[in-house]
Amino acid sequence: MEFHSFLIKYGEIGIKGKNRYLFEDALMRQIKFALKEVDGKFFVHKCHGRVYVDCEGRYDYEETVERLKSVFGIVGICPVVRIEDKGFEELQKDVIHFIEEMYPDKKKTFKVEARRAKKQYPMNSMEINCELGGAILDAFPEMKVDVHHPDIRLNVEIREEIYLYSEIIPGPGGMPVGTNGSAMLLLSGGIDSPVAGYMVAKRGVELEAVYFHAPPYTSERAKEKVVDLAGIVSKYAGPIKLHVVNFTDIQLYIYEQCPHEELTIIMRRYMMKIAEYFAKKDGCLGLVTGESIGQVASQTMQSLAVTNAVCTMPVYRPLIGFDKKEIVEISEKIDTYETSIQPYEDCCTIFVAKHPVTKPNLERIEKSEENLNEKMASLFREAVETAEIILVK
Ligand SMILES: Nc1ncnc2c1ncn2[C@@H]1O[C@H](COP(=O)(O)OP(=O)(O)OP(=O)(O)O)[C@@H](O)[C@H]1O
Repeated sequence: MEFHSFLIKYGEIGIKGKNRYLFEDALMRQIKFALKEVDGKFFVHKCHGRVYVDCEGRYDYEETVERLKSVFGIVGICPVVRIEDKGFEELQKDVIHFIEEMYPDKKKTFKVEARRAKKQYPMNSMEINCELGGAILDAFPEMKVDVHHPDIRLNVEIREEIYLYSEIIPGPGGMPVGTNGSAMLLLSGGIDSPVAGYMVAKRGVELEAVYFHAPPYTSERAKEKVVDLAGIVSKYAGPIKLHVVNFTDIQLYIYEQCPHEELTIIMRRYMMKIAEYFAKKDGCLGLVTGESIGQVASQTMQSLAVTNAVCTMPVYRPLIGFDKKEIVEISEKIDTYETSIQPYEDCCTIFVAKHPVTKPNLERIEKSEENLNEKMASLFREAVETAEIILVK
């Protein structure tokens, strides 16, 4: 038996009234985006408060399910067999055929759940449940009815056509991207920041990203790696506008003017400032980083406080309480891990001091930054003006 549609189940808590429209429309937009490269013709629509994906003709079932599993907001994907309404007797035959094929092992309990969207259908839902239940018991005497905890919940939806489904494939949950504003992700080539982006996108936040490189100290290949990572994250998050900023002159200038043990922290503050510049320009509501407490010198509570102090926007750090192992697990699950561990240089590691401060003091750092005069203002301007914009999708 072939599946011709998917019923998309989504968490409905908190999506009453106008929010419901926004939620459903964003969900449909994301589903279309997720399916755009899958073999087949898809029609995504909502009908009677439900979202469906109808598949026309031949399509790649496995790939379709795989892609739908990456759409935030979906809690369940139900593959549907659509049949023509040729009267109740035919429906009974189709239902038996459906059970026959879907469940080779018949030692199961079941429940029929009929729903009539087409109210002029000559039987009501209760009658359909009883009659179909009886027909199934007649056809497969080893099956039993259990209305409370059935193994098989056979859904029969009467519409212009009849929809049969029983399986629910779990979706990723979360909120559809586009329902919660947008944020600027500081995306490095490491393991953490792609995971951070994924997690924020899962809450419905649209992403832009900024990557700082330092040619010729960092290679073109290091940049490609970040573009690849943005590509993987965009499978979940939708298209990502990636800003690639040449950070070399700013880094060299800090190196020249400031104590070397403060380099990393000052550099980090400038990254935040530049990210915030782009974020404000594009109407993002916050910054996102892959930092977690205590991982490295620049991520002690003191360092995070000093980095944070330069930002006027909220900085979201979804990995703040995670161990590396937990972050790696997510990166494997979302498929960024293999790309993240490719060994290319990062601009942060190039000018790093042997003994960076681990407990920086904000006043001292600000004092050191006073050495950076108007030249920094012009380097800053140049960095943002020459940023390369790549639309990753
Ligand atoms: N070159 C860069 N471009 C953009 N953002 C960066 C860059 N380097 C660091 N960041 C941001 O700062 C955060 C902390 O970076 P750091 O190098 O200290 O830690 P990390 O644990 O190696 O993070 P990651 O695994 O994401 O690289 C990153 O998660 C990222 O959000």
